[in-house]
Amino acid sequence: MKIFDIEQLAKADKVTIEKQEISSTELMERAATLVFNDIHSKLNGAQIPIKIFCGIGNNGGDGLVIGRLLLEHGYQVIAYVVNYSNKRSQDFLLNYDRIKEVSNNWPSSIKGEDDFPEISEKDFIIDAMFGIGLNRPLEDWVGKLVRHINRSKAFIVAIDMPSGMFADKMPNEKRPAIKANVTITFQSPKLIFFLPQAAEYIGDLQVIDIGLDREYLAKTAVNKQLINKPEAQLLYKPRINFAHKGDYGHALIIGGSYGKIGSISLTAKATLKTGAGMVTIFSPKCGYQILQSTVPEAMVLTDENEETLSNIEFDLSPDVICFGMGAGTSKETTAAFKDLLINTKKPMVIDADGINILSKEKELIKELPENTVLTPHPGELERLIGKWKDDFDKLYKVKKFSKEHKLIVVIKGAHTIIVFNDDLYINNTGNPGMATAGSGDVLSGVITSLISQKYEPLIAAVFGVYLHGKTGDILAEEMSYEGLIAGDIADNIGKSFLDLFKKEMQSEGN
Ligand SMILES: NC(=O)C1=CN([C@@H]2O[C@H](COP(=O)(O)OP(=O)(O)OC[C@H]3O[C@@H](n4cnc5c(N)ncnc54)[C@H](OP(=O)(O)O)[C@@H]3O)[C@@H](O)[C@H]2O)[C@@H](O)CC1
Ligand SMILES: Nc1ncnc2c1ncn2[C@@H]1O[C@H](COP(=O)(O)OP(=O)(O)O)[C@@H](O)[C@H]1O
Ligand SMILES: [K+]
Repeated sequence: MKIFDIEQLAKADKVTIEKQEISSTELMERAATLVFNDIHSKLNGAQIPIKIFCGIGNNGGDGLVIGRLLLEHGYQVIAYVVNYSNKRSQDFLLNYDRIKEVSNNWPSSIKGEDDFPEISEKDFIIDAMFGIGLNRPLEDWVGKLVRHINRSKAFIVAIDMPSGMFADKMPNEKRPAIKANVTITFQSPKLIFFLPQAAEYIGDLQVIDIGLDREYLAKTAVNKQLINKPEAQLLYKPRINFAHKGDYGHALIIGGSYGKIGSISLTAKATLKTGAGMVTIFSPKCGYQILQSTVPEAMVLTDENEETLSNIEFDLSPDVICFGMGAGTSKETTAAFKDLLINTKKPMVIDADGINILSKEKELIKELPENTVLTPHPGELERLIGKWKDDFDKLYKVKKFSKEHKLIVVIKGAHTIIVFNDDLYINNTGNPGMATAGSGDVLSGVITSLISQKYEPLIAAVFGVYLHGKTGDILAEEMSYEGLIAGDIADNIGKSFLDLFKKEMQSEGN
């Protein structure tokens, strides 16, 4: 799914109005009716107090339409108009008149702190103060209203965007925004919804297709994509009936140290389970027996050193090398990694201590082959690129790093983001059950395996992150978030392949 900028969305509204020959009022009615339907289906007529906070632009107009429809269906609604400016939009004014036709209670006006209503935690709040039109800081009293609503602990549904949130700046103490339980957004999610620092403001995200012009949406180029099943299906390469193991490549997994052999065992298992033709593991000597018994399908080569890697020599020609899991960052291991980089130009995936070594020895970064995939978690990323001011600054720095070094960076997290040059691929699978030791090691195996099977490294990263998260989602339903461990993900990657083309009973939500 494309992620559009707000300028592109505003343009899409305009184009839709022209091409579908509808008025902006009708488009608003369509969008707000879809939101109403959603809320109505969940509340199911429940007589809970609903308070709608409307701005004076089109987001406020949406709020008034939703309010009118709720009143018409017998709900208890109080609408407030937050008078933060004198410039009312036409569709706001029109819907202001319409809501008066169905209620004797005129929306009451909030002009300052004295007008703030009491909000109980049993209230149901609809936040329609600002949408994508917010373009400057909130006035002091409006910020106080936002905090007042947040403090109430009431259930909050934000329309299009949580009010106070800019599409390109993180909210914070000084820049307050509504902390919604649910955000119902129109047509396209906004990038900020997927960044960790915005999570507490967005709550559960719902994207509603309001029927904006298909042609405009299809033709408009974006550099941000949300990866769901439809996108992942397009990446899959079917297997050939007459294939032999050589067709699916030979992956070399290098890492491990005394006490951390489990990490490469997980990576190797995941590499095999994702479909690589052959896997060889290179580990310190102490890993030999463990690896031969935990992953008998893999071949094992060992370093002359017992406990850490010191000299990585092998007499084979792998299609891809994955380095770093559990390797440590000792002097000998760093020297061995350096030699490996200088002597091979195979496609590479670098994880964990591989990234930590690069962070300490920055000059090694230039030795990485083009399109190498790095898979840092936030701590590893910070060591690699330095601190960031906020998540937008993080993306800016990672894009710069990717362009400068021609590398693919997989920023792991709840929504893992794959960065290549200026392009972002945001993953929409995975769950908190995957916050468990070793699940990152499994991910490196999945990506390595796909590269071994001749997927382009960027595709391997995007598709691999999707499959890894999807496996976690399937397993969480079977065994709970708590019961899920990394080995389960490695063992069951096949389920995410099966799921790719399984017919859904209902279309997939977001
Ligand atoms: N277009 C369509 O057909 C559809 C649109 N839809 C809905 O419209 C929403 C966008 O509506 P919108 O453009 O009217 O902006 P909105 O977010 O309501 O803000 C209102 C105005 O406030 C102003 N302002 C900004 N910052 C401010 C501040 N700090 N303090 C005070 N004032 C401030 C600024 O005006 P300015 O004063 O800068 O001229 C701004 O325009 C969108 O999110 C969706 O919900 C849907 O119905 C689908 C169909
Ligand atoms: N809350 C979450 N939602 C989705 N995915 C998650 C979540 N928490 C962790 N993950 C995924 O699990 C993996 C954890 O990797 P990492 O932190 O490197 O773990 P480890 O070092 O223990 O292997 C990443 O792929 C990450 O995206
Ligand atoms: K809003």
